[in-house]
Amino acid sequence: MADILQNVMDHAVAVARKAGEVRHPYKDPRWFIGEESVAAGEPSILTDDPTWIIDPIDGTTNFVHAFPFVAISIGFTINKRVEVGVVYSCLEDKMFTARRGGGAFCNGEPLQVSDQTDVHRSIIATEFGSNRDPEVVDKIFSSLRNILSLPVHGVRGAGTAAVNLSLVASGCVEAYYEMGMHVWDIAAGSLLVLEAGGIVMDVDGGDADLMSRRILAANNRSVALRLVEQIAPYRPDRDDAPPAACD
Ligand SMILES: O=P(O)(O)O[C@H]1[C@H](O)[C@@H](O)[C@H](O)[C@@H](O)[C@@H]1O
Ligand SMILES: [Mg+2]
Ligand SMILES: [Mg+2]
Repeated sequence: MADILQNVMDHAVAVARKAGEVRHPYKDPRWFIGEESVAAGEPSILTDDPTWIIDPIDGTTNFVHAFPFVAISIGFTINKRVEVGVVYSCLEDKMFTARRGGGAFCNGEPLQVSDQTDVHRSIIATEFGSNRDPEVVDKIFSSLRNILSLPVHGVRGAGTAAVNLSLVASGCVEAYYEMGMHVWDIAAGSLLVLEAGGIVMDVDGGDADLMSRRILAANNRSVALRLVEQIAPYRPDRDDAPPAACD
C-alpha cells in the first residue's frame, strides 16, 4: 500500500512539474479537499489539479457512540477523476485499496461485486443523514418505503459512506445510495466499487458527479436502475456551491 501511495505522490509531483508549477503537492491547500480543512474555511473546489480528498473519520456519530464502523477515507483525483482510493475500516482492520485500472483489494485480496441481478434478492445500503428538514425526511422515508416494498431482502446502513461503499465492492450488499453526504465521504469508496466491477451514478440515473452530494453505487446496471425508479430525489447544496452571501 505504501508503494501505491508513493507512486501516486510521485505522479502528482511529475504532473505539477510538467505544468510548470512550483507548488508542493503535499502542502499547498489547493491540492486538498478535506472535511476538517473545509470546516476551517478552506475552499471545496475540485479542479483538474492532482487533489487529495480526505475524511479522517468517516462515521463520526458511530465513533462517538462506540458503534463499531469507522473509517479513514483518502481519494486522489487528477482531472477530476478518482485515480486512487483508500478506505481503512479501523475496527474491522480492513484496508481497502483501488487504483484506476488496477482492481480493488481488501487487505491485498481482490474484490468483486455481487453477481445478483434481481433487486428482490438484494440488500440495499443507505443512510438517514443528518438533515431533519421535514421535506427531506419525507423523501428519505418515501424512498425507503418504495424500496422495502419492492420487496428487497433487506436494507442496511453502516453509518459511514466509505464502509457502505466497501460493502458494495465486497459483494456484501448489492447497492448503496445516499443524498446529503460529501465528496470526502465517497471519493475513495466510489473507485473501490468501480474497480470491483460495479457502477456509480447519480440517484436519478444520470452521470455520477462527485460534488453533487448524491450517489448511487451498485453491483450492476439492472439493480441500479430498479432503485432509480424507487428513489425520491432531492438536491442538497453542492459541495462546490459558492458560500451564501452575508448581509
Ligand atoms: O462521519 P462523517 O465524516 O461526518 O460522515 C458521514 C456523514 O456526515 C453522514 O451524513 C452520512 O450519512 C454518513 O454516511 C457519512 O459517512
Ligand atoms: Mg464522512
Ligand atoms: Mg468525517
